[in-house]
Amino acid sequence: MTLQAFREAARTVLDPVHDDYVAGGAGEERVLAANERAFARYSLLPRVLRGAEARDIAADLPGAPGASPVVVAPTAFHRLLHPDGERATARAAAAEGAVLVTGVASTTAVADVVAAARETAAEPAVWFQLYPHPCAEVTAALVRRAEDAGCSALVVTVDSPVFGRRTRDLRNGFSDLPPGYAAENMRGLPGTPPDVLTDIPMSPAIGWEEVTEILGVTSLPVLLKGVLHPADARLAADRGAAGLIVSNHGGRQCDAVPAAVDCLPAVAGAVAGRIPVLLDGGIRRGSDIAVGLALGAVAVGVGRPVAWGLAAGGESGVRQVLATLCDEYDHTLALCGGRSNADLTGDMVVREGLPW
Ligand SMILES: Cc1cc2nc3c(=O)[nH]c(=O)nc-3n(C[C@H](O)[C@H](O)[C@H](O)COP(=O)(O)O)c2cc1C
Ligand SMILES: O=C(O)C(=O)c1ccccc1
Repeated sequence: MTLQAFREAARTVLDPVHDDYVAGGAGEERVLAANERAFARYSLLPRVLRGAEARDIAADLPGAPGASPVVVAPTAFHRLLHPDGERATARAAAAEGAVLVTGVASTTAVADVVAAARETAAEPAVWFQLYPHPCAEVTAALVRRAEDAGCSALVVTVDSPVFGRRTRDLRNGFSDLPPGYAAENMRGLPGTPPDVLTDIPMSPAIGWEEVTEILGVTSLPVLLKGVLHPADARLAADRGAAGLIVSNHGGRQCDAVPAAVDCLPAVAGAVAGRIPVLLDGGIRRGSDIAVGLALGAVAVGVGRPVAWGLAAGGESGVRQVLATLCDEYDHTLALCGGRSNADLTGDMVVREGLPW
């Protein structure tokens, strides 16, 4: 079974409008396509005869030592995809030892998400993703909510000063959660009316001060998600970020940026090991993970495949997606003569049209 099977299965069960919401990207979906296509331009150059019998693919991540190298990227509104929603995703991620990045756009409150994760693992790692709110008091209240729930890191998404123009959603008129669903983590925040729980404010005014403010109200590690430029990567490390996620939001924000994996080497080079770098966007098979790790990522995030697994099979579907990716990656690692993630080095990746 490959992840493509889950994509097809999701299509058969989802409302076509919701299917489009998950699958779609911004503009002409150039970046959406580029993310996946980019991996086809990279090849792995294995080392041989290195004794790869006992392998360990665990990754040490902020607030998540010994985690799976596959992280569940934050995706909104899981209850639209399956009645068990984020609880199912949380149980599956915990069972597979994967970090779950839940967030402000969850249709289940963060405390309930963490409680569900604890049903299948003693110490699950759940990170909380947020957009810096125009009002610092609201951001601080959200951060406190995540801390109280037991999250072990924060992820601040910095690629969304404004919401992307998603062509399929505009065509379908999909802009709001249907009645009966809410972004539960917004409930009761200062200044948030109880009947407007679908509106997650983003602010084009945010800058590094907002990141510094968040660092000042929490002792949790703070990762920045959506960094593509190496200069921003250096700034992030200088300002105290605990990690970076190289991401173009799965092609859902600016439709003119490079494929995420193509931005990874420069970002990893810019931070030079000072802070861990993760990659998301277009990861669909184990060899994509191997390429990402060889190019300098410590782990990769997956968004849509998890959503499709959830839609197709609830908790078990998500478990199968995560397990399939890890099995394929472990197999690739063996074929490359590696015993651990660190055995995959930059010299073992060849990019089409370029010398090593
Ligand atoms: C349906 C959907 C909802 C998303 N919601 C969020 C979100 O609330 N916050 C965020 O930072 N990223 C969000 N993302 C982006 C993902 O975290 C991730 O960057 C992206 O999905 C990775 O690409 P992939 O889907 O090819 O794996 C969303 C992506 C999708 C597909
Ligand atoms: O759909 C998205 O990609 C996304 O990031 C988001 C953010 C806030 C609310 C809903 C979706």
